[in-house]
Amino acid sequence: LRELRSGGSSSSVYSPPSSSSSFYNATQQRLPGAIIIGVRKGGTRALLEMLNLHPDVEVAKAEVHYFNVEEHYRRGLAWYRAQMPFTVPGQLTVEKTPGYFAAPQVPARVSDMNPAVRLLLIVRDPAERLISDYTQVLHNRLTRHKPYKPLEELLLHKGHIDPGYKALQRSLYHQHLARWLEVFPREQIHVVDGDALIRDPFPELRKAERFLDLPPRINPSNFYYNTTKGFYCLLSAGHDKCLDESKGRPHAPLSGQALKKLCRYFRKPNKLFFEMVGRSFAWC
Ligand SMILES: Nc1ncnc2c1ncn2[C@@H]1O[C@H](COP(=O)(O)OS(=O)(=O)O)[C@@H](OP(=O)(O)O)[C@H]1O
Repeated sequence: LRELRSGGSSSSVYSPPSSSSSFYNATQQRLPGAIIIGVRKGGTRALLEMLNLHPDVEVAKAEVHYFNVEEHYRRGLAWYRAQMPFTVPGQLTVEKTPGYFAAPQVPARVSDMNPAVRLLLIVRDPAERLISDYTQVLHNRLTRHKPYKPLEELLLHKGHIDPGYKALQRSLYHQHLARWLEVFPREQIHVVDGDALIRDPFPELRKAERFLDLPPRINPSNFYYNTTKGFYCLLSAGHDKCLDESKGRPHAPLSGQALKKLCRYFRKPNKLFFEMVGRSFAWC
C-alpha cells in the first residue's frame, strides 16, 4: 500500500540538510500515487484543496500538465517528480491536471508511469461544464482585450448544436472515459460528483478518502458555507481559505431555448456514461 501511495520514490532529486533525523532523511519528492485527471471545470481545484486537508496527503500546488504537453513529457519522469511536493514515507502525493482526461495520449502514458496509480475523475452536469468552460475562455480573452463570440454563436450552427465545438466535445464524458477504460480497470477510477461537492463537500471527501485507503481525517468542521462567495470554503488549523475568484464566477448567458437543445443533445452521451460508471446523475 505504501508503495502504491507513494508511487515510487526519488533517490537523487533532494539532498536533505545534514541532520541525523530519519524523518528528514526520508523527506523526498515522490511521483503521485493519485491523480485528479479531470474534468476541466468540474471542481478539480476544490477537490485537490479539500484532499489536501488530510494530514497524509500532499499536493502539487500548480497544474503539472506532464502527460498532455509534449514539451513537458519529453523532459521525463525526473522532471515530473521535481514538480511534486516533499513528502515523508506513507504520505500520498496528489496532482491535478484537468487537461489529462480528454487528451488521447494520456492514459497509456500514465499507466507507463505506474499502472497501479489511483485516478480521480470529478464530473459535473455537462451543460453547466460547457458554459463554465466558455465563461473561462471568454474571461481570458477579455483580460487580453481580445473579442470573443457569444456562446450561442459557437454552440449553434443553423439552429442546431454544432458537434465541432471543442467545449461541447470536452463534455462528452463517455468518449474520453472509454479511452481510460482501455488501459485502467474501472475500480481504479473513482468518480466524484462535482455538483454534490458544491452542495455539500464532506460526503464526497469521505468517499474519496475511502477510495484512497486513507484513514478518515477530514471532518464536516473543515468546511463552512461562505454566504458572500456562495460556496463552501475550507477551515484547517484556524486558517480559513476560499478558492479564488476564478472559481464560482457568474456564467455567461445562454437562452432557455439553446440550453434545451444542449440538454437534449447530451441525453444519449450521458446515458452511455452512466452505463460505463454504473451510476446515474441528475443532469439536465
Ligand atoms: N468550494 C468551491 N468553491 C469554488 N468553486 C467550487 C467549489 N466547489 C466546486 N467548485 C466549482 O469548481 C469549478 C471550477 O472547476 P475546476 O477547478 O475544475 O476548473 S479548472 O478546470 O481547473 O479551470 C467552479 O466552476 P464555475 O462555478 O463555473 O466557476 C465551481 O463551480
